[in-house]
Amino acid sequence: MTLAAHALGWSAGRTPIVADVDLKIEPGELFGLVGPNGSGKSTLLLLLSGLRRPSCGRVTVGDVDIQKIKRCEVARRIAIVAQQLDTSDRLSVRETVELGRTPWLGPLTPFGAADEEIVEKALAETGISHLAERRWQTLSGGERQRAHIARALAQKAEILILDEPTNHLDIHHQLSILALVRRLSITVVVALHDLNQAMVCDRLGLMSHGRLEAVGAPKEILTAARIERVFDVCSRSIGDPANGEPILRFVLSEEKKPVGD
Ligand SMILES: Nc1ncnc2c1ncn2[C@@H]1O[C@H](COP(=O)(O)OP(=O)(O)OP(=O)(O)O)[C@@H](O)[C@H]1O
Repeated sequence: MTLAAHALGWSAGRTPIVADVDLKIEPGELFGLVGPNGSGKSTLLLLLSGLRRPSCGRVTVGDVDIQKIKRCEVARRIAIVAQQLDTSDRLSVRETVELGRTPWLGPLTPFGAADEEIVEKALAETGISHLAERRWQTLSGGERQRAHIARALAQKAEILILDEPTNHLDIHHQLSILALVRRLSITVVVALHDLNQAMVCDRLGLMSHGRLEAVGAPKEILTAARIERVFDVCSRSIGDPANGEPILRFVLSEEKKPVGD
């Protein structure tokens, strides 16, 4: 299912935070969003998920305006792991992940064996089956992050939106969450700070000052000139001796300048 933004914008009062975003994300695509702190990535993801109403423009899922679809219907199509999510401290991890099934349940379709199986799979895929009975308040930051991702997976939506899913995670869990995201055959939109990790995406969108500055294949987007302009760092692409894959190395721009400049 195609997710698209049309002249999309959101302002806080009179301050534009996201402006003029036109974007079409294809079914099954892994689309990465990169950009400096405060460039509008989280705001754009909230707009794309339908959780935030645009100040101008619109978001469509398939051909339908997301604001015209019932909240429960949107939740069947789009799952989001936003930043700063709240979860009741009284819930166990399993109960939290079970919440992902809510959009699919109703008086005639109560939680059943198939839902249980989906929840078990989501717990296993995120490596937290052993934490299933633990209370939320006893979890570490990284364990909470993985439980949020498990809840979103259990939602079985066609589009998964993840805002910095690897923050809080150790390197093993960062790589396993990225590998999991890569394996999923659904559409994934993911904001990432690590530009090397972003290289695995099918396409990248680069945000700068609330605008989508460029969209394209990672190697086309993450050029040294663009990285310096947008992130104010110098970068160099070196080949991995094992397979020749590009690896980006960074230094602060001022450290490259001759002393006294
Ligand atoms: N409700 C709001 N009211 C005022 N300003 C806001 C609001 N929400 C976001 N902003 C501002 O909009 C800008 C973009 O915020 P956003 O969280 O979308 O950026 P981001 O690219 O996700 O940043 P980060 O990489 O730090 O997570 C920031 O300067 C932020 O302070």
